Amino acid sequence: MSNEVIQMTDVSVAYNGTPVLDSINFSLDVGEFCYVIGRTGAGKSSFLKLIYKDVNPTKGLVKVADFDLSNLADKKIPYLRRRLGVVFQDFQLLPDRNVFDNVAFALRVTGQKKRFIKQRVIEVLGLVGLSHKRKAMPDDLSGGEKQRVVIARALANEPRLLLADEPTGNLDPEASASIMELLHQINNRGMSVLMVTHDYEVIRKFPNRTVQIENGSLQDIKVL
Ligand SMILES: Nc1ncnc2c1ncn2[C@@H]1O[C@H](COP(=O)(O)OP(=O)(O)OP(=O)(O)O)[C@@H](O)[C@H]1O
Repeated sequence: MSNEVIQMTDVSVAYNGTPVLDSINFSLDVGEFCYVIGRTGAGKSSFLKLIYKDVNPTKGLVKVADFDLSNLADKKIPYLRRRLGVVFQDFQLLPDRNVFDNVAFALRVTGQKKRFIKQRVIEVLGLVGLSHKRKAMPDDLSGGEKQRVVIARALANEPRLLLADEPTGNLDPEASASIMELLHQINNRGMSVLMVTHDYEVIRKFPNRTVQIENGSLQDIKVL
């Protein structure tokens, strides 16, 4: 296994001939935490989409969790995505199932045994501090608690990499800080984390490697 969970070499993305990312190079080490920032429309979502092969580069190489995405047939994409835990705004909880079932759902679709599922759901809910809410319905949770369930669900399959798109976007400062603490705690246990944010305050409070996407290029920056 390689020491890098993401490797992009000379990667470009264009939509209908309009370039969005231009010959970018990026790598994320196993166990690394990295923020991605950039203005609206800069290409952050396109960058994430490259990683889960929702977008193909017009040129360059993308490797994720030991998959070479240029050679990955469409029918194999689910295997890649199973190695990724995603915390996205548009990937919400199922409103008609309780917390336990929302997390278990992620495991049932991969065909795990019932006993294993129960054990693993209890474990990840414990990790995010929500064991006591396992029977609650999503509508009865606070925004921060919902986000914890989404994180638990993302972790259920023991992914190689956690992708988070604005995970603190809709939260008040206190809930936001507690989600950031949780993400760092998960990272300290060895999980690689790539997190898109607009919020410089979050980066200042929880400093880590930061890359900026601007005018089609990607570079490491220091946020002071
Ligand atoms: N499927 C598509 N077809 C055509 N253009 C697209 C497509 N997806 C994105 N774009 C364009 O590519 C550019 C980058 O979009 P992208 O969503 O990657 O930016 P972003 O940094 O994630 O923006 P935001 O912060 O607003 O989510 C934008 O100009 C957008 O309009």
